[in-house]
Amino acid sequence: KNFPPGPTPLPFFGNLLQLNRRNPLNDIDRLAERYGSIFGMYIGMQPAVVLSGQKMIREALITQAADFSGRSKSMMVSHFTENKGVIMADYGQSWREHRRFALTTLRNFGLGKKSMEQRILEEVKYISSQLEESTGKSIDPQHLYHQAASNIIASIIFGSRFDYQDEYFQTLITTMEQLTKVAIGPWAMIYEIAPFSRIFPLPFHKAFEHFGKLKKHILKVVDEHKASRVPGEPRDLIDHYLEEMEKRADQHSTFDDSQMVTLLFDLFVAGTETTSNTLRTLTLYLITHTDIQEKCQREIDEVLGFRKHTTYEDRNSMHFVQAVIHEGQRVADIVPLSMFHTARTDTQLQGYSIPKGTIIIPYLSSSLREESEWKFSKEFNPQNFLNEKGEFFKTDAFMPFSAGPRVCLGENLARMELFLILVTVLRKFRLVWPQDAGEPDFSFIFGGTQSVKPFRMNVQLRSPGEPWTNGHCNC
Ligand code: HEM
Repeated sequence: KNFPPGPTPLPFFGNLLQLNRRNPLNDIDRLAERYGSIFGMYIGMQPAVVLSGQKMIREALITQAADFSGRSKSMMVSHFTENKGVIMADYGQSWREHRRFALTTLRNFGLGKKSMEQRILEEVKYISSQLEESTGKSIDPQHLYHQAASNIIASIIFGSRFDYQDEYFQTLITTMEQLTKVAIGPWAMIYEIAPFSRIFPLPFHKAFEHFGKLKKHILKVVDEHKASRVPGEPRDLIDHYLEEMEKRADQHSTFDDSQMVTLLFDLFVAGTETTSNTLRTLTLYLITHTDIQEKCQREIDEVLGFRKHTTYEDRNSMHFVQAVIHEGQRVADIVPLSMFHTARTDTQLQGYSIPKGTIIIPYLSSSLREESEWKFSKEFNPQNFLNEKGEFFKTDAFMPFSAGPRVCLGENLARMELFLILVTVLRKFRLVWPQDAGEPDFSFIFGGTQSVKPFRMNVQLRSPGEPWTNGHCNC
């Protein structure tokens, strides 16, 4: 009663059959146009509410945060993670403690001798040398960005990066990819809407197997850390967690080995594809908008001069580059439906009744594309983030990381990665759309994270006439 209006559900399937399974976003746009910024629907038998537009999303996730920051206990991913770690942990003490721990550790001072910035810059060197080996050739940047993003997380969690060809690293990445594929695929949907199907040997059991395999891998590394760590001198996030477990041993602590494994898994999964797909989409726009790429390069040359490296601090002097990165994130629209929240209690939103357990879907794309919020909502245009003086600014409608207490935990890390990688790459290389590649395709493949289709680019070293390559700089 008084549930937000929406399309009529069918028994058992709810509204699932009315949504395109390959990409439901057009259908969601159509429904939002018809029913407004809040509409109700059913995912199987589960009631769900879709929120559109920055005001509606902020109202639920910020103003009524305590009501709408829960997570589902009935999704397949909640079952194999047992709602541990952070991503799938319900709003409560364990989620709060683990989130706070991860945020503190991810801040610069939490990582022992090497700062986060140093760890990212170390990885940037490898990207740079891979690109250098590719000069004069055409490459698909997908693999490179993916490996780089997961290596940065690996360095933070495990204390060291992996060689791009390392077998253990490859297994870890492949298993995660296989797991994500099952967890967001049609079998997960069947698992969720038809609980009786779980007794049959159907492919969704693979997800539990993959997660078990990953857990074993991670626990092995944790055991090595236990044997080699020096108390008081944490090398990485695992050492920090072990110290925290010791400190809390005689309290009623939520910290234990199995929570740690899921937290590590969360950071790895959430921090890899998101960042690498953003870089990929941004790269596609830069190689097809050469004027924008060149303007970035001019600003980078001007600010860095003959300096060896860029630093994250440089972003404050690079208004145009900042605007380009944010515009890249806006059009990349990586997590269009955010992660689903749930209502923690029977509550009200915009005068409608929302029962406890309702799935809350913050439709982040609607805010990133909201016509009233952007000067150029439909095109790639850095002017969306520049004021009349050419200075960088952003508004509340920019929410690729979502909002409220569940806002992306890796936001700062991701922003630092995007800036340091992009500036270093553009400073050294010109990225070019291959002449024989036909028309670029900007359409998206919908998935756990949204991405553009694979594409190739030519890599050229910027000409030696440019000041920093003129023998003065050995970066
Ligand atoms: C461009 C890159 C990224 C984007 C666009 C992004 C976006 C998001 C979004 C939309 C959410 C859902 C928030 C919600 O539930 O309302 C989220 C959650 C999360 N992200 Fe990210 N993310 C990015 C990078 C990262 C990185 C690098 C990490 C790893 C350190 C990370 C870790 C997490 C975690 C742990 C959560 C769950 C937070 C919670 O439930 O409290 N993300 N992210």
